[in-house]
Order: sequence, then structure tokens, then C-alpha cells
Amino acid sequence: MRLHRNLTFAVIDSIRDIFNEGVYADKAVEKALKRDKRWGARDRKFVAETIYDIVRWNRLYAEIAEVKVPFDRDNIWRLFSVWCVLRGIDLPDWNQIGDVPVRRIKGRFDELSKIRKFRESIPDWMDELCVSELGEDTWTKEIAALNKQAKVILRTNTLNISKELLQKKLKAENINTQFVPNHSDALILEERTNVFRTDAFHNGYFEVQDGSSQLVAAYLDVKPGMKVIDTCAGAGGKTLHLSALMENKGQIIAMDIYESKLKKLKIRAKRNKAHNITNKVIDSTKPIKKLYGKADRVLIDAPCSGLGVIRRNPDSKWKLQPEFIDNIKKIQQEVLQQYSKMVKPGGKMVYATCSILPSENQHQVDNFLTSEAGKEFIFVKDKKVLAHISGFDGFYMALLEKKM
Ligand SMILES: C[S@@+](CC[C@H](N)C(=O)[O-])C[C@H]1O[C@@H](n2cnc3c(N)ncnc32)[C@H](O)[C@@H]1O
Repeated sequence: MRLHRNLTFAVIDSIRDIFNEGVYADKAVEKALKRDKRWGARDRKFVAETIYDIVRWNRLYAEIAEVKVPFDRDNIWRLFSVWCVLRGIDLPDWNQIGDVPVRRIKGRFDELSKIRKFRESIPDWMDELCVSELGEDTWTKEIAALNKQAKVILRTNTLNISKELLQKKLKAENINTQFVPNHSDALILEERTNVFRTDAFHNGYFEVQDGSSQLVAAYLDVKPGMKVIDTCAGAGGKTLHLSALMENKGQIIAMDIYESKLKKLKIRAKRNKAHNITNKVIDSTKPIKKLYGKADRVLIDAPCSGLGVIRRNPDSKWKLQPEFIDNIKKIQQEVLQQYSKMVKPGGKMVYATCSILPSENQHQVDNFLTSEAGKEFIFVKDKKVLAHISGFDGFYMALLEKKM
């Protein structure tokens, strides 16, 4: 592989933005890809994948390169050189690269690979926390799976098309897919490509949604005609799925504390031809209290650490802080206490997170069930999805039923 200067400069600048300026990796990649309209698919793939690689393996590479955040420009070139050596890419004869100690880099890699926190590039606190919650064996397997690049999974929007016909339409646009066992509406891409440019996407035939995430709406056991409240709807990944499962019949109230996210949901709902969704911003306790005892179904897709979706957001390994997790756990219990009151007697509720930590998952549900508000509910079932077992994101979902 021959390295091109302008592509490499885009990578170097993005790494600086991510680590020194706190820019999110997906935003940095988006910006980098806009630098030159002439870049083809292979160039764009190089830029995006190299940025993600250096973010994903940052602790390991920084240790080998003997550099520390904030990185100066030389430091970033050293990280890049480590990436080249470990990928077996010939180093170009550029001023910025200088003499690279290839044998020393390979030697350090072998030594550091014996220690999990270096091999898997994770902060000490995260390694300790996850070992204490999951045990050494499970965490070792799980973090290895979470460090792999995620596959692209689509969810067929069954309001507009069948999975079989979607597969044919995508094939006509040169995109090959396969069915996914135990995921009734899912298609997996054989090769990573930008699906947002397809006619099928613009026609509202699918959404990009991981396999685990696709299990959540189905877990709520919705039926056409029901009144359903999606309390932490965000930009509506699960709301749109609920709408499809309800065949556009009944009412979905999509709520979130951020209006900006609900605005994105509105755009997506239009493309999906999902007509049974009403958005409501949670700007006080009033909109919640008005709905007490009114919903057949309530979904709490709670804010969480996101430790199950590290494959998608590898920079969260560096951005996440233990204090954030402590705080988010309090919010998780608060939303369970408050939003559960919107379920009517005999109605059902799902509590879900994209975390793998029992303290954000089953322990939250256990604590809720022993509280005053929780005594009105019975536990029906739960599902813990681990990336190393499922091949999809780490997720948790619990189904509870309100007593009559
Ligand atoms: C895991 S994300 C939701 C993802 C979304 N359901 C989807 O499928 O695309 C959690 C959401 O909870 C929202 N949130 C945070 N605190 C909240 C609160 N107290 N009440 C309601 N929503 C909240 C966040 O803005 C975020 O959009």
C-alpha cells in the first residue's frame, strides 16, 4: 500500500482534533471526508478507518511511541508511524516521519500485548470497573469483541417494503446483503459501504440499526392501536421500529429532554412514512404527570455509559469518566421511578441500555422493583446481550408488567 500525503494529513489533523480539542471521532471523520470531493471510495475508507484505528488503539500506540496527550504534531506523526509499522505498511520518505525504530516498535508491541489494558487499549479505571462487575474471563472476551469494527446492519422498514424485496433493491444498487438469524427484519451488509446515498434509503426502506438494538422495540410486545410512550426517544431509532411494529396504527408519544434530537426524529419519521408519532419535549415534570396511568406500553431506553457500543464509538474509551457513570446511574433510577408511573394497570414497560454493566442493568431493575413505585410491577423477563457472544453491540433489556 502506498500512502498519499493529502489523505495522511487529513488523518493527522483529525487525531489532533479528537485528542487535543475534544471533538467526537464521528464528527472528525465526517469533517475529514469533506476535505476533498475528488476522493474515491478507497481514499475515504483509508481516511475513516485509519482515524478510527488510531483512536481505538490509542493507549497501546501512545505507549509504544512514548507520547502523551495533548499531542504535538510530532507526537501524532509518531503515532501514525506506529500504526504503519504494526499494519506492515511501508513508511514513506517524508520529512515528518524521520527515522522510525521498526524493530523496537515490534518488540514493544509484543511485550505490551501481554497486558490487557495495553493490548486492548483501555484506561485503568475502566479495566478495573469492568473486571469487578463482569469478572476477568468475561471482560477479557468482551473487550476484545468491543475492539472489533462493527458490521453494518440494516432494519427493514416494514411499513414500506419487505426484507426480501429490500434485499433485491439493494442488490440492484450493487449492495449485497444477507439475512440475520433470529432478527426478523435485519439485513447485514457483506461489505461496508455508504448506504445513506442509496435510493432505497431515500425511499424510507430501511434504517441503519445494530442487531441488538433491533431486539428492544420487539421486547415491548406492542400491538397496532396501542398508546405507547417512548420516554428517551432521542433521534428515534427505536420509535421508528415501534411505529413499524404497530403498522402505523395507534399512538406513539416520543419524548426526550433535547428538542434538537426530536427534530431529527421528525425528519426520519417523514422519510419512513411513520405517521403515528407525536413528539413531546420533557421541559418540566408536567408532560410526564399528565400521562400518569395512560400508556399501554412505556419504553425507557435509558441514558447510559454506552460501554456496550464501544465498537461504534471507540473514542468513548477516552471521553468517558467514572464520575459520569456514577451520575448516569442516579438518572437511570430517577427515570425508572418517574416514567413507570405512565404505565396503566395491566400495561407493560421495557427498561433498556446499551451498557454491559450489571450496575446499570439488572441491579437498577432490582432496586426499582423493591421501591415504592416498583412494588406495582412484576418482573417478566430480561435479556443480557454481550458482544463476544452475539456478535452485536452489548445491550440489556428487561420487561416489567404493571399489576391490575
Ligand atoms: C440511549 S439514548 C436513546 C436512543 C434512542 N432511543 C434511539 O433508539 O435512537 C438515551 C436518550 O435519553 C435522553 N435523556 C437523557 N436524560 C433524560 C431524561 N431525564 N428524560 C428523558 N430523556 C433523557 C438523551 O437525550 C438520549 O437521547
